[in-house]
Amino acid sequence: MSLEKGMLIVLSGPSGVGKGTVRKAMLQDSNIKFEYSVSMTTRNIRPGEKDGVDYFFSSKESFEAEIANGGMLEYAKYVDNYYGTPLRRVQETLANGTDVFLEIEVNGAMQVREKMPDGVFIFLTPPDLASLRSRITGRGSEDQTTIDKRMEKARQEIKMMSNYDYAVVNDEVSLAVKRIEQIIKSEHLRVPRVIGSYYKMIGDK
Ligand SMILES: Nc1nc2c(ncn2[C@@H]2O[C@H](COP(=O)(O)OP(=O)(O)O)[C@@H](O)[C@H]2O)c(=O)[nH]1
Ligand SMILES: Nc1ncnc2c1ncn2[C@@H]1O[C@H](COP(=O)(O)OP(=O)(O)O)[C@@H](O)[C@H]1O
Repeated sequence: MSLEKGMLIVLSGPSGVGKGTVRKAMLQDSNIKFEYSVSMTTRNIRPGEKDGVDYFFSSKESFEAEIANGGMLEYAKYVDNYYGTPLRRVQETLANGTDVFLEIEVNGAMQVREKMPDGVFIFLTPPDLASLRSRITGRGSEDQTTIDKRMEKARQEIKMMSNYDYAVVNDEVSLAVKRIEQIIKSEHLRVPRVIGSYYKMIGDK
């Protein structure tokens, strides 16, 4: 493992918890530098979204062809649509020494953990389920049936929190941003996990 390599940061959390909001706020903060990995999806484009910026919007056929070609680091089906991380860009950016930020759901995150265990895995959680529902409803991008499906999915996802290195509460956006920035900074300073037994000795003293 080259020391110059960038760090992989994976952020998951239920739909509507504020992942996109927090990530965009972090990108505007000049103290922290990373590249956001633009995912590919088969879901419909929402008003205000841009192809190639928010997602690469694709047909089911092209998405499945990309999977077959080995072009995906991970992918998952989420509420009737495919979502996945194009592999090549992630590899190139990390090799250049830039941190890469993935914003993906839990099944995909666990696939990444298998392949890239040195990544930092963060789960963004709402303070409670009522705030989650009101954030999804307030965004106004989904109908009632989809909101109900996403709330059910959220309950399952929250159970997966313990598989992450960190859980960050998004009560206030500015606080969640600070917490994640703190994690990234301390992970950059961390003793490499490859010398595991030595690392444990320090913790035990
Ligand atoms: N596994 C995986 N999940 C993704 C990817 N991109 C986005 N997602 C997740 O798919 C879920 C639905 O995303 P989206 O339809 O944009 O809804 P939103 O997160 O509520 O705005 C969210 O949990 C995203 O984090 C990806 O490349 N891979
Ligand atoms: N800490 C917060 N407090 C209140 N509302 C929030 C907070 N974080 C995000 N939101 C709002 O919740 C909605 C969903 O946020 P979004 O970033 O789209 O979530 P996600 O990307 O996780 O699906 C948006 O309308 C956003 O403005």
